[in-house]
Amino acid sequence: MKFFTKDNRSALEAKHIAQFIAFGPVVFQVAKVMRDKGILKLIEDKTAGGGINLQDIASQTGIQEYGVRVLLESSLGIGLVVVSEDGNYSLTKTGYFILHDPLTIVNMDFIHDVNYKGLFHLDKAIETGKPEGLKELGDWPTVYEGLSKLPPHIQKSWFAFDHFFSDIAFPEVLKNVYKYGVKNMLEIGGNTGKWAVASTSYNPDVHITIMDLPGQASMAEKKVKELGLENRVSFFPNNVLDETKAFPKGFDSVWMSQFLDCFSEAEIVSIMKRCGEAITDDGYIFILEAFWDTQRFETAAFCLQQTSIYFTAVANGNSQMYDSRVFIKSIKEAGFDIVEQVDGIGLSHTLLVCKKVG
Ligand SMILES: C[S@@+](CC[C@H](N)C(=O)[O-])C[C@H]1O[C@@H](n2cnc3c(N)ncnc32)[C@H](O)[C@@H]1O
Repeated sequence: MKFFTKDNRSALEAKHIAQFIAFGPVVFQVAKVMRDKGILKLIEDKTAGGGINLQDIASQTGIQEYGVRVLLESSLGIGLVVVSEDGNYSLTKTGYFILHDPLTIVNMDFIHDVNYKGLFHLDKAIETGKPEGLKELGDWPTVYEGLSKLPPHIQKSWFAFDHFFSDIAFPEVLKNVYKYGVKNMLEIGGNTGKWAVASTSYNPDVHITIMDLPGQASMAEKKVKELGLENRVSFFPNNVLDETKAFPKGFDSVWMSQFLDCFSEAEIVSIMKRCGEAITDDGYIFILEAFWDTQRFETAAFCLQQTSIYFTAVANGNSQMYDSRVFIKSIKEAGFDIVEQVDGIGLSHTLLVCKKVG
């Protein structure tokens, strides 16, 4: 393991980070308000010219001086801005990332809109193994039943977060998948149909059957119809947690992207076994996942480790962004060998190519 094996921090650094944790929600909300109220942007625009003072920020944003003052002072401690002797504020590199970095923006919006209130129930979720925080969004057994019904701004943040990672990975991974010559693919967790659409334009011969919950399947079906791809993409609405409903059969491959992380280890074994029945004996299962232990950068591992808590508190109560060793154990338990593993796809993904044992 590249990271997380040694405690390299001095006592002073450790105490500082402990305060970041203790004041975590304050730090988060201040950074978000500084971004959303346009204060960071205004300071950025004035930074090259030597910065901008509190009164000018207040008058140019229309926010009362008291509000600007507490936000600015908090932001100094957080490290979003610095101040000169004569009281002019300039943007720091951290402030720049809060304002412009796409990864930071999707993470911040996802945590705020989808998770912030639900996280308050994490302790209960850990006790019960249920997504106790989901009630803050709606009354569903898992977030996935509610996806198509979420309030628009929350749905937007959920999809932006989900698609941010797969949109970067898909163009890169198409060649790794279709070099295996597969033509009749079952895609489980097809969501809004992005993989199916990308596949049909990459490979003129492939037919995709999307299996997803009815709400998502109908969203994807609408998109596929708009694009005139009805002959290339079919649908099989299904809840894979209902073990009484068999998967359709006769495929040469199954594709699952950012899907199996929505399930517990026992559920992964059960889904994989049914995938095995859906494909021919020499068929392939392609799995695209982000594992925290295979990351090149510690920050990427950190993001995945923290994303796990969304699954615990809000999504379903029993899944996570996995350690690849835990995940691969379940794949093998279901009766598969990994015939190829490609790390470093897109921002953080690994492709696992699996075949039935023997
Ligand atoms: C995290 S999204 C991944 C979407 C897409 N494959 C991607 O890579 O961007 C997980 C998908 O799995 C679907 N899903 C979750 N639980 C499911 C279940 N029990 N049965 C069928 N689909 C499910 C969700 O509706 C969602 O479309």
